[in-house]
Amino acid sequence: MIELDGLTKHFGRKVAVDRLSFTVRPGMVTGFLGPNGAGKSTTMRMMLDLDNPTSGTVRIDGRHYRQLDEPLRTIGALLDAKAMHGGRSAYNNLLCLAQANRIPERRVAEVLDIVGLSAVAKKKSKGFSLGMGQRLGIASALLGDPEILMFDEPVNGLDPEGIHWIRTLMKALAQEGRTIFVSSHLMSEMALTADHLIVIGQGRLLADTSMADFIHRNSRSYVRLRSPQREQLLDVLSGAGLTATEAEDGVLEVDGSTTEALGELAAEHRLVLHELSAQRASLEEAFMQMTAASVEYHAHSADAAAAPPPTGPAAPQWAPRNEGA
Ligand SMILES: Nc1ncnc2c1ncn2[C@@H]1O[C@H](COP(=O)(O)OP(=O)(O)OP(=O)(O)O)[C@@H](O)[C@H]1O
Repeated sequence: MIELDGLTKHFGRKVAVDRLSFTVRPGMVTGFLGPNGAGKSTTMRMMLDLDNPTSGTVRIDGRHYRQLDEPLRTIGALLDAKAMHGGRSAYNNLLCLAQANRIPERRVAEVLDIVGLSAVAKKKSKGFSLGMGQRLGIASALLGDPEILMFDEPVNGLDPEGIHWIRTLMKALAQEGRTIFVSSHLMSEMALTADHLIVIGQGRLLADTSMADFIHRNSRSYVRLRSPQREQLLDVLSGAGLTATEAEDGVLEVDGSTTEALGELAAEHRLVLHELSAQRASLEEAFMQMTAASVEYHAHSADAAAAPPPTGPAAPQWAPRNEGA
């Protein structure tokens, strides 16, 4: 278990991490989601005592990282896959780490086997592809057979096979009862991997929720209706016990019905429709809306058009902040 309490990091006047408090629990994959620059890596670095917090604390199984007798046996991490010594073989990179941490040499071959690098164990790691480098980084995280594992953007730049492999591994490790904490800036990736979700923006906690709850709240289905007889249509809808919310340009959005039922209702009352379409708000949209105010660098053209407006009736709802849940 990892517990953060009021964790804060300032770089000069920049507040990178702002009073973060949450708990990462065992037996599940916890996704750590936030746009670029949200403070994910800085938070993870403080969890591993690689950066000093300005204030607040991190506890790993109730203790500060520095109080752990053999840290690699408690918590393993993949922060930067390029951190390996390129001139050494994969085997020797891991062996050095094992020796420095009193881990038996046989574990090196074991973890190379787990990550599928046994065949290239004697090859220098500087010749490794991005995917092989990620696998080697994961092997080093697994070396001490720790109960807690942290991965910072592990699927970045990987091909679909590599992404699938990492997802499957993380889920299997969680099923063994381990605490798995993984960062990403992609909601779609988290939806496939994480059981629990921590969302941050500009260093602040925006959501702490189960993935199932997030999906339930944000996968809103509704029907969009546009009619030149908008007022009559509103009356007909209300007569049928349906509530319509008004979106942009006179568009009406109706929850709890179908295109078929609404098309027939309009025809019955001889109302003209210019649009009748089924809609589903995507999780990615929900995430973008949640973090819209905290994105550091906005693109102006295509991205701005893709991002939904931050407020308005069309806005999908997100799970409320639910600390300590
Ligand atoms: N050593 C540093 N000195 C000054 N500012 C820093 C330093 N490290 C991080 N920052 C700033 O702190 C903020 C948080 O950065 P961080 O790398 O933790 O975000 P992130 O969520 O991991 O982003 P990304 O997804 O882009 O990796 C950013 O604005 C970044 O520019």
